[in-house]
Amino acid sequence: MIKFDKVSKAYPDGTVAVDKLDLECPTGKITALVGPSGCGKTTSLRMINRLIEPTSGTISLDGESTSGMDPALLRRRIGYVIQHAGLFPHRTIVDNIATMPRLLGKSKKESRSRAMELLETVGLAANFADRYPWQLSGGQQQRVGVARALAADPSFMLMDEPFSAVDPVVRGQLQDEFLRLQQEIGKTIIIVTHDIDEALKLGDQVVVLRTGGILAQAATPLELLTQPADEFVADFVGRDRGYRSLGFATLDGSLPTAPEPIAHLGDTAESARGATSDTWLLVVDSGGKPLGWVEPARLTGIIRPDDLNLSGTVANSNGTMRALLDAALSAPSKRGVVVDDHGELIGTVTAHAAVDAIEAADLVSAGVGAR
Ligand SMILES: Nc1ncnc2c1ncn2[C@@H]1O[C@H](COP(=O)(O)OP(=O)(O)OP(=O)(O)O)[C@@H](O)[C@H]1O
Repeated sequence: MIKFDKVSKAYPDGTVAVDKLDLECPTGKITALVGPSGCGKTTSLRMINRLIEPTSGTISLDGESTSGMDPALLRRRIGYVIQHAGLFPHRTIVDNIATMPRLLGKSKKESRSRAMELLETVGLAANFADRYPWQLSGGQQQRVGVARALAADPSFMLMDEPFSAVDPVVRGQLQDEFLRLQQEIGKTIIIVTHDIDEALKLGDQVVVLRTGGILAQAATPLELLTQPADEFVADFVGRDRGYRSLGFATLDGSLPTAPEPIAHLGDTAESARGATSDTWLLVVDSGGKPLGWVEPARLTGIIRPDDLNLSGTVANSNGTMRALLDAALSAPSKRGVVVDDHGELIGTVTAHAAVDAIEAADLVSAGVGAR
């Protein structure tokens, strides 16, 4: 655990960047630090690895105060990833990643083989190893930055706006990969971001700071959306809070799914018309996976792929309430398709039934993170 105990930082010019911060960042979890520009996020992060010294208060790692530790040794226990990756421009990718193992006295061969493993871990092909940073895209450089931070197998990782220098699509991919990676590595991570959606997506715990480095609220994403501590947090979390909170509430399996008539590609128009009295009929493949909807009345021959209406999204029965509602609203039949973990059809749910399930779940008083 990383713990802040009444930690303050006043810069020599008198700016109070962080003010008596009390915070616990749990072991093996991601804490996302978020807040408006200049609220002290970076200062808070850099006090952990002592790139900035606190003016007062104590920061401890697993119960041990950092103030008595040798800063160089402390930094070896903590991976650090910054915006734009901060790679050494004149070193190859593999040498960049191997920096820490080399510093720790590992042989060149051992360090290289560890670096090659990590390259794969972060989703880069082996042929990137001997390239230089300028030969990589921004997103690829960020991956290398993460690999480099992981090279010494630190228990703690500090990440300062690690995904903000890339376009939104790549950012989304990097975030997804990062969450997958964290499932495997289970590090204690603090990530700084100014983007509340990124904080809500990545954080097990989201910490909102206000200007002057004052803690506004530390909570799970669902709590933050359903129970903002005050107007500042409510404004910062933003619009559509109620709807967005559904993205953090999982379905409990007791969904009121109704059985849905089905057809298959190649079925005749007559059999399709006989299968349902409704305007829309769901088509599944031979494994029971939904493919799309057809209108039996408009079929002229057998059901072909071109006949399928693909507008409906599909909700997993273990997915989120947001996905369920979206499935219901996006289906042309207005019946949301629900599948199991293998993607096979369980049944359908109307928007009405989805809202009933949401109301029954009582998100506000549940108030616990779904992840
Ligand atoms: N070396 C310094 N000397 C004086 N003031 C500083 C120094 N570094 C930062 N500050 C001030 O401390 C406050 C907090 O800065 P910090 O960089 O921690 O904020 P931040 O939340 O990370 O901001 P951003 O999101 O814009 O990166 C700001 O008012 C900033 O101007």
